[in-house]
Amino acid sequence: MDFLAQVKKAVELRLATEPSPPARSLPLVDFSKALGEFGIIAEYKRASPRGVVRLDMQPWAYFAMLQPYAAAFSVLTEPFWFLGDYRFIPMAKPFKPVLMKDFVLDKRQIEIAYGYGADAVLIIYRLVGREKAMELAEYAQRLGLTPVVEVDNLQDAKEAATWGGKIMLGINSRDLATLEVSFHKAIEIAKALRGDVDFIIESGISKPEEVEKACMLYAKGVLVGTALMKNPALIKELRHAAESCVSRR
Ligand SMILES: O=C(O)c1ccccc1NCC(=O)[C@H](O)[C@H](O)COP(=O)(O)O
Repeated sequence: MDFLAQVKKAVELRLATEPSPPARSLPLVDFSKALGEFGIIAEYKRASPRGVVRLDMQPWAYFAMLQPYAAAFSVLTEPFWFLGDYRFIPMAKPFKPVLMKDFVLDKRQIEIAYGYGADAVLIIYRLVGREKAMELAEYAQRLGLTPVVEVDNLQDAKEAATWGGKIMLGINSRDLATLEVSFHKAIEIAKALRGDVDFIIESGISKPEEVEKACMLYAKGVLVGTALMKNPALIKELRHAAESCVSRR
């Protein structure tokens, strides 16, 4: 069974036991505006299907350290493969706007993102398909959340770019079927999209020159997880590259 098929089965079981989300108590922030001209989204990522990323980094310490340089935070809430938790959303929220990253199959998960205080929610095109992705994105927008529609190939990217509304594309360097990472692939998709839709580039980013490349293609930002979890101080170099690019483009 491929990874996404395993995920679907796991999420369906998880949803069957999921308690109702709390009533939202945190302000709702425009996630796209929070990125400014180009922002770095720092992801709190304790583990992945490839293994542990870092367990000795406390969430509040990570958010406090990166707050001066990151435009927003992404938090993984999937509890098995990523050791995520919904409670990371309200922990991050006092510092910056928050994108909830999980494997969203159902509207209830968007309500969970809303209830815990997220400002944006990930919708994975390849996981749910075109119709469901559109339905989930529209529901997220109705709740005031920014849907970040994640795509990992040009065909899906071009199709999702035609949807209109306040969606943002997340071009994933990581192929969700093979888990292989190709920043070059993501850059090629970004070149094909320019001007059609707001987009960020995600995954496999660890160098200032990668930030520069994404920024010069007029991405709204980049999302970085592993590299920042392992070396939070890297954020200063990445932020410098972002500021330098914006001043020149
Ligand atoms: O991180 C993985 O290995 C992974 C595998 C399968 C599905 C999703 C996966 N990651 C989720 C993410 O959204 C990434 O954590 C995020 O894009 C940051 O990636 P990175 O900077 O490469 O840690």
